[in-house]
Amino acid sequence: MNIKPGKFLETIMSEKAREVAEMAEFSDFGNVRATYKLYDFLYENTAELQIIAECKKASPSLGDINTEVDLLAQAKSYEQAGAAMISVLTDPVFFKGEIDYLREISANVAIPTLNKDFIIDEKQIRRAVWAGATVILLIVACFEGNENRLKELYEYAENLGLEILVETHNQAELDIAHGLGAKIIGVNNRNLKTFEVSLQNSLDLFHDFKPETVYISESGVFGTQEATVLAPDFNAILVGTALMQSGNVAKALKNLKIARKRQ
Ligand SMILES: O=P(O)(O)OC[C@@H](O)[C@@H](O)c1c[nH]c2ccccc12
Repeated sequence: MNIKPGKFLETIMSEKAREVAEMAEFSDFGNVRATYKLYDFLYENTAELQIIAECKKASPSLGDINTEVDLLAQAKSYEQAGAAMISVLTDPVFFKGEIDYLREISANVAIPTLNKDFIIDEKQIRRAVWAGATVILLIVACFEGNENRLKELYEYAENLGLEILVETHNQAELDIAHGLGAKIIGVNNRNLKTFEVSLQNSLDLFHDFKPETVYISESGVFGTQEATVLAPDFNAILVGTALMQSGNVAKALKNLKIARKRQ
């Protein structure tokens, strides 16, 4: 699907509304898959930068990234290489994702999985549990002027036993995430309007971080250089493209898992 510059968020939100309307109901979805709690893991393991490794075949900013890949094998190699969690894109239109990828991966790894999608409805949250997710993403920017709805979905997911990664891009959104009482907060380095990536998004915000919250810097990390910039202030990084394009996941992940103490 083609997107007009600057219109990505609007386009995907209407696409999601359509998807949700057509989505089958997931009523008998069972309990959240038992894994360790991501929050506890990140809170306790602060000596090294932790890696959330993403399964993503394509993206609206890059087009096809790796469409031939066996995502289950990819996920297993992430787990083996020491990733803290696996993020799985489930949006079919812009990311060539599938809910079945998440279901299959979740059934075959022991670590937490994240349902990476633009979640705007309880139906998607029930589907995430059904597919074995242990964490869901809620993007503050999707609820501009409608923070009550964000809070409703946050509480709905929390009551089901899911953990929630609340994604922000700037100070105003970080304030909203803190206001929600989010325990796991992401800062996306990619601007959802222009697709420009700047680690400055992350660096601008850390002065306001709370000691009891864990923080994940998302997007635009390709190697040790970016990881080194983020490591002092972030518990983890979320990495997609670099790992999907790497011929050697174990090596690529090892290069990112660096010590967190200040140099
Ligand atoms: O491929 P990258 O630059 O390593 O980025 C990964 C991840 O942060 C990115 O896929 C992402 C961050 N937030 C999102 C929200 C929806 C879809 C995708 C994303």
